[in-house]
Amino acid sequence: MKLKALLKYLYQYHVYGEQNPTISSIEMDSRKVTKGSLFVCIKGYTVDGHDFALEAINRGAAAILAERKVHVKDDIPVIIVKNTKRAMAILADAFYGQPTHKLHLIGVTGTNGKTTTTHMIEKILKEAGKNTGLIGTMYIKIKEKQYDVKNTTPESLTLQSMFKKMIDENVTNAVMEVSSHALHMGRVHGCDFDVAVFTNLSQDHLDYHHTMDEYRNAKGLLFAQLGNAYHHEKPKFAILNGDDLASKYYEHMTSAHIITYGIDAECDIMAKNIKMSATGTMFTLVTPDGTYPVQMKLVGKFNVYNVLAAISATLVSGISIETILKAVQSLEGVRGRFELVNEGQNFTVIIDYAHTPDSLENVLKTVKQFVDHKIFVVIGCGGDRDPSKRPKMAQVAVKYADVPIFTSDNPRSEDPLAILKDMESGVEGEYFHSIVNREQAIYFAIANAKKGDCIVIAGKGHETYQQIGSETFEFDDKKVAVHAIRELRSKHGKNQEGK
Ligand SMILES: CC(=O)N[C@H]1[C@@H](OP(=O)(O)OP(=O)(O)OC[C@H]2O[C@@H](n3ccc(=O)[nH]c3=O)[C@H](O)[C@@H]2O)O[C@H](CO)[C@@H](O)[C@@H]1O[C@H](C)C(=O)N[C@@H](C)C(=O)N[C@H](CCC(=O)O)C(=O)O
Ligand SMILES: Nc1ncnc2c1ncn2[C@@H]1O[C@H](COP(=O)(O)OP(=O)(O)OP(=O)(O)O)[C@@H](O)[C@H]1O
Ligand SMILES: N[C@H](CCC[C@H](N)C(=O)O)C(=O)O
Ligand SMILES: [Mg+2]
Repeated sequence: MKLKALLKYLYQYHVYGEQNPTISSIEMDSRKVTKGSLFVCIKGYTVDGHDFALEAINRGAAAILAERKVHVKDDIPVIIVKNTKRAMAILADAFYGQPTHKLHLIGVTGTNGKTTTTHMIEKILKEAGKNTGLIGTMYIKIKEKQYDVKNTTPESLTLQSMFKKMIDENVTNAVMEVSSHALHMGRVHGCDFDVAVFTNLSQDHLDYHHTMDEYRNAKGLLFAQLGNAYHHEKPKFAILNGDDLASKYYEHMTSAHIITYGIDAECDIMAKNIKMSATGTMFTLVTPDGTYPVQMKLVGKFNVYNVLAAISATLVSGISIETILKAVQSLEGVRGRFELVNEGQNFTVIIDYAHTPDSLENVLKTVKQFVDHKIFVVIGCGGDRDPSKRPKMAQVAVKYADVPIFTSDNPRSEDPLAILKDMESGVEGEYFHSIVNREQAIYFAIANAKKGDCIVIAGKGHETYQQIGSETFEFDDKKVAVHAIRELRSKHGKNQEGK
């Protein structure tokens, strides 16, 4: 695509330089620039991309997009805009041929349950025979092929290029997690969402959003961005959790059709007569078109909410209720979400990604419903993340677990002992253990669990690494738990039936 053709998509800009090169790619990282790239200078949180303009030119960049004049050689065009991130999203959408206009796109936002709900939606769409794409915390998936990701919602460049790839591979339906960071930073500008889903709102990310109001408003952008015009061929839907107060606010933010789901409040789509056991959940699904019995293997009230959200989103996407119910019946859990570790031991071990006070409470409450013996929880809090959630997570752990064990999550640039102190400050005078080394904390729990007890290892779920300082080590809660069970069994004969 020629530079001048691309620039037609921008509104206010100034160009220095006369050339009109063919743009072969758009890059925001100088290290990825190749011959003919348009390099976008982004002022980041750690470094300023403007400082890499010359490096980009040396690697063959054909043009530079910047917020201020940068020193470049020859007469390489430099385009100046007010906000390069915003302009990049517009250009990425244009460069890749506006792929989301050709896809049915469902976006899921909310503090907890995004990964779980998007996987449920993907499963239902597959059951309906659709070619699917999925973008989220664990990976980007195009049909069956997975690609690694750094963020839950990637930058606009990655996003739009992956949507283009989906189109090239005949994907018709895509579902993605939309984080509050992404909404606030404009990573999803240019995405033409058809359905926007809200799971729930509780405390997280206050390091970034400062207040709960700001955090709630950031999520609201997804609903505000649904478009203001009604097209009967491409209707837009907001799927809102009627049991969460924030939904009232989102109702006002969107002009899309609103479908509510819930358990307690009167909603369009409801779950009634919920019956839970340790091995599954049954309920009556109430929809405007009829009631249906539902049976699923997943446990926990929170998963009823997730499945109601998934059912609502796929119903408005034109999937038949029969197909939806068939898919729901065979839903398996997502890796690292309430995942059981079964090595034949005589106590239960659950790996879970709960890393907020609310999700930890949900998981521990669910466990408490089914476990008569002691509950252990191994929990840490991430470094360089909202410090005010640390004492609250510790309080939840102490409230629900008989043996709370505080440890490290991903300390990142922070002192692991200082993070533990923040947690401990919420539960002074209470009973708990603090073991800074996560492996030792897991071993301690497994060494002390008795027949019938339950250990919840929370916070890292599917993660296979631990980031301490600037180093990233291999670390997988599940593998560590399996090792511990096997090692303690071979050493002491522990964990066998009766011991
Ligand atoms: C605070 C934040 O969001 N940071 C994001 C940001 O990084 P940054 O601002 O530090 O970037 P930077 O390193 O300063 O670089 C600035 C620019 O210089 C460029 N550069 C840099 C070095 C170089 O040699 N050449 C070069 O061109 C970079 O490519 C970039 O364009 O831009 C990066 C690239 O897109 C993101 O990966 C990164 O997310 C980091 C990893 C992060 O932790 N983000 C979290 C807070 C986040 O976004 N989380 C949400 C929600 C999670 C959830 O609840 O599910 C998410 O969506 O993941
Ligand atoms: N609807 C829900 N309400 C509250 N807690 C939930 C809900 N669904 C899942 N959880 C809990 O939150 C954890 C994370 O779930 P999930 O990965 O689906 O959320 P997420 O919103 O994608 O998180 P992230 O912000 O990290 O992307 C789960 O392991 C579970 O403990
Ligand atoms: N998406 C969340 C994940 C937190 C997971 C936890 N293990 C941590 O590293 O803090 C975040 O980036 O805040
Ligand atoms: Mg997620």
